Amino acid sequence: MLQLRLTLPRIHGLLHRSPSTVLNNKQVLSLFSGLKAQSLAVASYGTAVEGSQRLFFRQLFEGESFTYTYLLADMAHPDKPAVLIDPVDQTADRDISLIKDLGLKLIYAMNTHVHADHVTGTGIIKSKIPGVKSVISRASNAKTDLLIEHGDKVNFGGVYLEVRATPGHTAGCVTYVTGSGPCQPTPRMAFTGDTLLIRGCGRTDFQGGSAHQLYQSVHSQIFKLPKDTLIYPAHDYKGFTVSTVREEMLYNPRLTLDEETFKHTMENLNLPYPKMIDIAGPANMLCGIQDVAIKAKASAS
Ligand SMILES: N[C@@H](CCC(=O)N[C@@H](CSS)C(=O)NCC(=O)O)C(=O)O
Repeated sequence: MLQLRLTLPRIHGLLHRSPSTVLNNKQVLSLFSGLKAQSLAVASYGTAVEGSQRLFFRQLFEGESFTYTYLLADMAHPDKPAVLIDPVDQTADRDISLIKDLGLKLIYAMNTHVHADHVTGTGIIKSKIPGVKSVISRASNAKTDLLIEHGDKVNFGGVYLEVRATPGHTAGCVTYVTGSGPCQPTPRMAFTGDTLLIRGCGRTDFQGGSAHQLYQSVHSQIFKLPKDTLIYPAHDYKGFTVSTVREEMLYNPRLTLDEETFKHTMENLNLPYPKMIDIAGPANMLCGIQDVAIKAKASAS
């Protein structure tokens, strides 16, 4: 959008000269080739976030587990370093080809928590893109390349994600929030995993879940962010794609309740266990390390 806004005044200026002004062929060609180049720049940089021209951002979807994966990259850095949040094994190859098409250098495959409904894509990605490190919180007790904690910063080029501990859906849940300050995208973006969903929240009935913790996490760590912060959850079951802190503070049917009513609501959701839990739980405790271990074992024998 920003690119086009820069272009339109130029077109306007050229087209609204005095009536006697006639554009020659060269001027017309330059006008439209400039427009084409700038439109392509927008397209290849993905969804433009206002004031965030250096940030590439793409929301990706996996339809069986209704999971969102997020790809972010610093396009202003010569290497185009990138991170992928909550990849799914089923769509790992899709994500890898996108990363290759765009010439990005993936450095981190990150998880917001140990997922129970799908196997993380970090194992496949690590085996197909050398040098990528898997990332998860220390509090999740999972094995990974890089353990992160509340307050850590995950840098990719000149952009960073701030780690906020948001336990409640699982004990190790974190929310990754884009940084604040010069060169960081505005508005901020919060990748909330299953802690805060759009008009909902993660269940709290297994994996060390706690309705009290989830309520406190959302109110103290997410609702304290600037109101225009964009909320990008790990799942949506209704077709929503994005929300804001302001919207969820006003309209989230669970998190607008007082804590006691919230706890009662969460105790009575009566949701069936995720179909994949027995496979996904143990696999995700290895956070992608298992593929590397299997490969090492295979090449040794
Ligand atoms: N039916 C799905 C699992 C649906 C589910 O339980 N979703 C979780 C997040 S994935 S563990 C959740 O917290 N849902 C909250 C809600 O209110 O729906 C399956 O079998 O995989």
